[in-house]
Amino acid sequence: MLLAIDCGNTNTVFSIYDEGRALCTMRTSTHHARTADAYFTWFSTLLNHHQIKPDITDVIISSTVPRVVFNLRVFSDQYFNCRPMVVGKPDCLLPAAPRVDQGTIVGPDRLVNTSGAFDRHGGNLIVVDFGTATTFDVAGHDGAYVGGVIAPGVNLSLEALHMAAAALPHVDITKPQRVVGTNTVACMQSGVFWGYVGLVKEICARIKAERDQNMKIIATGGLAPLFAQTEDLFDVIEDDLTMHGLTVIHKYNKDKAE
Ligand SMILES: Nc1ncnc2c1ncn2[C@@H]1O[C@H](COP(=O)(O)OP(=O)(O)OP(=O)(O)O)[C@@H](O)[C@H]1O
Ligand SMILES: CC(C)(CO)[C@@H](O)C(=O)NCCC(=O)O
Ligand SMILES: [K+]
Repeated sequence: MLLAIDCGNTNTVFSIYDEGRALCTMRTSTHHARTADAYFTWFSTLLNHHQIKPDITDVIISSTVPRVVFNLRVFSDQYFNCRPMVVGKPDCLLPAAPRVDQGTIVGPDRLVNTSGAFDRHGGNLIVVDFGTATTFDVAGHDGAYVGGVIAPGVNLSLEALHMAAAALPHVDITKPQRVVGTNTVACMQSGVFWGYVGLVKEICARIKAERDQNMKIIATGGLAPLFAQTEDLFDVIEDDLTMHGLTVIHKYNKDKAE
């Protein structure tokens, strides 16, 4: 069984795969101070709840927070007797090498997203990931990460308004009924929701124009369905895209090693 771990700046997601089939997915908040033992306590409690008897033989990790990798390595080593693959480390190969400026360290989640999307859809794609940041990850004809766009995340934008302006409350995102808000919360939701609809449209249009080709747009992340309610912003939504990318990279490295 494979344990795939996607560690973002806000949340960390664990998925277990048995011969390519996802058995379960578990989510916790990201904390670099969480110890290997604390991960295991949480992990085994949830597996018990799902009535899954894990037999983990392989672990792969993508982490946008470098500091958490240490404890996840210890977790993997102590509890599964297994040395994890870590995306972005030199010994973890990608199916296609990124084409970016020399010295750039691309977020591993973005490399994983393009690998996962290429495996399902072929080349020339835009992956829009609504995480802590909203990223646009562009996959070339061969699935390589060829660059992209980083914008502030939806929840981060709302939080920034709240933090910086004394009279603006904490607000959760939702699709507003109207563009013109008649109360503070509605005004803030409108600014962020419709602002994001515009941001996604404009950035995707400009990427296609710059690359002079039509490109499939794949959306992932918790807020993708909310934005898909309005207009045809995306060709498809895949909430397991990052996890799928981890399984693709894991398989690629396993096959290479044989
Ligand atoms: N309707 C909604 N309103 C507000 N938040 C939502 C809604 N639906 C999903 N979410 C949030 O989306 C998030 C899940 O998104 P995702 O896992 O892609 O990103 P993240 O965990 O916030 O960021 P990162 O991956 O960078 O850690 C969760 O935090 C969840 O609370
Ligand atoms: C942009 C985020 C925060 C999105 O999770 C992550 O991919 C990251 O930390 N990236 C590093 C910089 C880059 O991708 O170019
Ligand atoms: K994510």
